[in-house]
Amino acid sequence: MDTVSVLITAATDMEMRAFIDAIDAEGDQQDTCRLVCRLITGIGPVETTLSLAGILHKQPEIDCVLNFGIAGAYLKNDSSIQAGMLDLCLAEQEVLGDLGIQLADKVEPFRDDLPVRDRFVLDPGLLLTASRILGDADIAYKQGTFVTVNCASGTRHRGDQLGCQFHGLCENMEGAAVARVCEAFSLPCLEVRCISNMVEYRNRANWRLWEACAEAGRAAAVIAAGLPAKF
Ligand SMILES: O=C(O)c1cccc(C(=O)CC[C@H]2O[C@@H](n3cnc4c(=O)[nH]cnc43)[C@H](O)[C@@H]2O)c1
Repeated sequence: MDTVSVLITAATDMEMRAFIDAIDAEGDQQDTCRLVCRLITGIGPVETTLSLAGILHKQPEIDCVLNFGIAGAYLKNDSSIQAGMLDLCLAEQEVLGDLGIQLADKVEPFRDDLPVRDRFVLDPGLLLTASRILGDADIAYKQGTFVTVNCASGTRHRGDQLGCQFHGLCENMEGAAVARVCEAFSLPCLEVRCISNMVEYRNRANWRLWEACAEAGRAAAVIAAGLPAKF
């Protein structure tokens, strides 16, 4: 029988705990065609790159990576799709939103003769498979561009700026790093996040961290359990 070996990644223990709880709640639905291992990457692109590259180097049997977690939704994004609190979102692409030169109202890319990789398309086949799995489970989701930042946006001004510049649905701090490392290892990668906060003037009282972790963990568990051996 064909087997698929899935690496589940999340930035924090809180997010990973929600995945484990969701798997436990669903009972043991694992079959012999699916092997799941887990990695807590740490917060931010640098820790994520280091930890993910390390495990993929040591475990060449991994076939794909499912990255999940929480995210902040842009209130203004110049696209037709708007994510709201606790919405589930799938990434079509990831951009490195603060790699460049910060001007008053935009992040200016470097000159053409200083090329940088700042945009990564996630695996379309895996994205379609995940969409079907969520659809079959009656779990609603949105999909679009995710923006990865080193420095989380703590003002509405910066959020509007990044959302509009990149037509971004939401921002996070690890996704582009996961996508870049997977590309280097020629592995398909999927990213699913649940909105824990709107990107506005920082106010922790408005955040719904625990519920967002629970929803993201549940979606990751449903997708992991539904992945076929070939996609
Ligand atoms: O204490 C704060 O003000 C604060 C501001 C932004 C983010 C945090 C976090 O603890 C979350 C970092 C963690 O969660 C993801 N995440 C969730 N919301 C956002 C966001 O609005 N901007 C960037 N990242 C976000 C991120 O992937 C990190 O893993 C605390």
